[in-house]
Amino acid sequence: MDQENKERAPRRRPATRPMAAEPMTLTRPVFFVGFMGAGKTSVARRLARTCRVASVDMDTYIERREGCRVKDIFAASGEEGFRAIETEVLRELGAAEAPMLVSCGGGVVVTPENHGIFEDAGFVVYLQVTADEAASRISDTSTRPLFQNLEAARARIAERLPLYEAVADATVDTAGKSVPAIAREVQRVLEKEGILCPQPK
Ligand SMILES: Nc1ncnc2c1ncn2[C@@H]1O[C@H](COP(=O)(O)OP(=O)(O)O)[C@@H](O)[C@H]1O
Ligand SMILES: O=C(O)C1=C[C@@H](OP(=O)(O)O)[C@@H](O)[C@H](O)C1
Ligand SMILES: [Mg+2]
Repeated sequence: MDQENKERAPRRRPATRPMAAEPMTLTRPVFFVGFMGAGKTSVARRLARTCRVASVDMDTYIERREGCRVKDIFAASGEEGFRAIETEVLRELGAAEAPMLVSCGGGVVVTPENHGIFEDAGFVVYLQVTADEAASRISDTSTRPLFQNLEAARARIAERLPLYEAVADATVDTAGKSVPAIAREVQRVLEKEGILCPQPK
């Protein structure tokens, strides 16, 4: 199984995984941003399961919509082509009638127009990671055309840091933490902000 499929394959539920007794509700869409390997896809998926709210991964959504892999969109249309699709999809998901947890791709912040969509539509959670830790988490970089090597990743992350900080409504450092621990931390933030609430009876 390739890395991409391994990352996206449904995992067997561990016996100890906590489930919310009742489904919860989101008052606004929540966007996860951060560099490749920060855990945006994994954390949003985990939180969606434990709180029983809807989630969508932008890269998966784009792949289904376009009928091809992200890396093939980059190969055929370049980064510019991918960014144009990404903005259309972000706008669509931000305007969805029922708010969702949305895990964005790591480069969503490089398109200035997307900052306005974040501001208008929802709440942005920035998951921090260093290039070194991200590299240690991503065993196969072939599915991420912009994660070529560690040196390039360090330079790219440095360029993007001010952009992540500019859009963030909340920031969570992921260093040395497990996905469930990060998801719990994000849950606490969203509950405190009144974005994640018990469903009205
Ligand atoms: N906190 C973490 N600790 C260890 N591994 C992680 C963590 N978060 C994500 N991973 C792993 O890193 C890889 C990339 O995670 P993913 O959720 O796809 O990140 P992103 O969507 O931010 O690029 C996956 O194999 C995932 O299991
Ligand atoms: O950082 C980037 O520019 C990208 C990140 C990827 O998503 P993840 O951050 O989920 O890996 C994916 O959208 C594409 O390969 C471009
Ligand atoms: Mg992802």
